[in-house]
Amino acid sequence: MIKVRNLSKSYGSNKVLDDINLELSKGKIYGVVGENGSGKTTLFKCIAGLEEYSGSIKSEFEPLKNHLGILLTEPYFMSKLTAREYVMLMCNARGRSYKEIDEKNIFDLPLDRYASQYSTGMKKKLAMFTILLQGNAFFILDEPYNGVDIQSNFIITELIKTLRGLGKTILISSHIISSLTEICDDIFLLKEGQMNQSFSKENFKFLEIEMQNDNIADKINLLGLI
Ligand SMILES: Nc1ncnc2c1ncn2[C@@H]1O[C@H](COP(=O)(O)OP(=O)(O)OP(=O)(O)O)[C@@H](O)[C@H]1O
Repeated sequence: MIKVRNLSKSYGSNKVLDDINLELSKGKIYGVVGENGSGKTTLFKCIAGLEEYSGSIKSEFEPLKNHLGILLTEPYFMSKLTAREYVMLMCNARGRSYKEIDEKNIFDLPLDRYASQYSTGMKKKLAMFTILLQGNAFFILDEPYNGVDIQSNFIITELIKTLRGLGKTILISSHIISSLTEICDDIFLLKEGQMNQSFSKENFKFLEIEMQNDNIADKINLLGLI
């Protein structure tokens, strides 16, 4: 169980997260949705310890970051480091074996090329591949489907389901609502810095209604195209 209590985060005078409370159980997939700029990535970075915040995060994993695999929206790779070297480095950091990388290369990545020169989707697949090899207990996946080809999207969905079956905890964001409703056990809505609404599987239809509340036709009319 991972417990987030009263988490708040501001950038200067911009309060992005305002008193977030969350409980994440083993063997569950939790989705986070919200408009662009609503604070999903900020929340993920706070939980991962990549940003300072006020509040507390408690879990049975100590320190949590040593059991966490985070896939960022735009993974960063050092220059002059091949994908193979990156995987080896990241596995070494967790004391994990990196044997049989080629046999396990399910995304067919060119492992001897520089990772920094990979395309957007290839970088995402490399980051995903690496956090899987690390044997993490907790996964944060920030828009894992974005920029990745259709076949790999299918693989990622099946991988996430497999991780849940293995008792892992997964926190995932996506702007493609159907990809979340297909796999999530619960979905949280992040709105105006707060996360007071949570939708369980039986209530996903209400989430979709909530997301469609704005009058799209009125907005398009503002452009004066017609
Ligand atoms: N390093 C930073 N410095 C200042 N402001 C930041 C920083 N990172 C994020 N922000 C601001 O925090 C707010 C939330 O950004 P965040 O990236 O968390 O949103 P998001 O929900 O992940 O958005 P998207 O759906 O577009 O990826 C935005 O107003 C953004 O400009």
